[in-house]
Amino acid sequence: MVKQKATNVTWHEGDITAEHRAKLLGHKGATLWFTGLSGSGKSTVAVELEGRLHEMGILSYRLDGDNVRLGINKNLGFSAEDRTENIRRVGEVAKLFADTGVIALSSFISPYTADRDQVRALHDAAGMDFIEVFVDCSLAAAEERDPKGLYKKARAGEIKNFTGIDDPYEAPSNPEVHLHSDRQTLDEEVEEILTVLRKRGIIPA
Ligand SMILES: Nc1ncnc2c1ncn2[C@@H]1O[C@H](COP(=O)(O)OS(=O)(=O)O)[C@@H](OP(=O)(O)O)[C@H]1O
Ligand SMILES: Nc1ncnc2c1ncn2[C@@H]1O[C@H](COP(=O)(O)OP(=O)(O)O)[C@@H](O)[C@H]1O
Repeated sequence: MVKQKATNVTWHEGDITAEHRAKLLGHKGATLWFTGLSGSGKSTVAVELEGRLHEMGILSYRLDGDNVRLGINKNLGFSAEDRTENIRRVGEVAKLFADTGVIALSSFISPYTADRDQVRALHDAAGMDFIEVFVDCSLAAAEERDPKGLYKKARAGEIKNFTGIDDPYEAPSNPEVHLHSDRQTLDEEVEEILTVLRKRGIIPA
């Protein structure tokens, strides 16, 4: 848990609330948190879902591990501490998007349960929807796909602390959505998520 450093700071309340913004947009904001091994399909599912939501007139925005690490988090690596800080910052950013009324599609390995739970708690405290989507895929299948050739490098010892090889991945125990990307189709995965969004009243039925 990061300690509050600055003192004498107070939250400044505005007049326009998340409800006002939801009315303006015609749907609520939320954070969808995709977690899973590298190559499990987090980004692929998020991109497909983003397209479907766009067609439906629903505003979403993707936050993706690689992209964020080229920008706001360019000073972070892959130590346990840096991964925790990565997820903490991205959790705060996702919450800002969700509060704006956007559906934040956050795709990060986020290997530690405690870090994901912190982001969940952040949303819960603000009464905001947090939907954990476990993109479950066997290591063998992810390694077989190896879309960026990273597993090959990790096996060759060219990348250290690679998740699933020589760094841990703690699977979610009770995710809102549990996909099996090594035996479901992309369409099935997207439909499963859309169903949950409809059931929760985040997007129109
Ligand atoms: N050591 C190591 N372990 C895991 N992943 C690595 C590593 N080095 C580089 N990469 C690339 O970085 C992407 C993962 O970044 P994340 O921000 O999602 O990681 S984390 O949530 O902080 O654990 C990950 O992207 P995805 O494959 O999309 O998951 C990799 O492309
Ligand atoms: N059912 C599926 N769901 C998601 N991705 C799949 C599926 N079947 C095959 N794939 C492939 O697996 C790879 C997943 O890569 P990517 O989305 O970059 O994973 P991640 O973001 O988790 O690292 C892509 O090449 C994608 O086409």
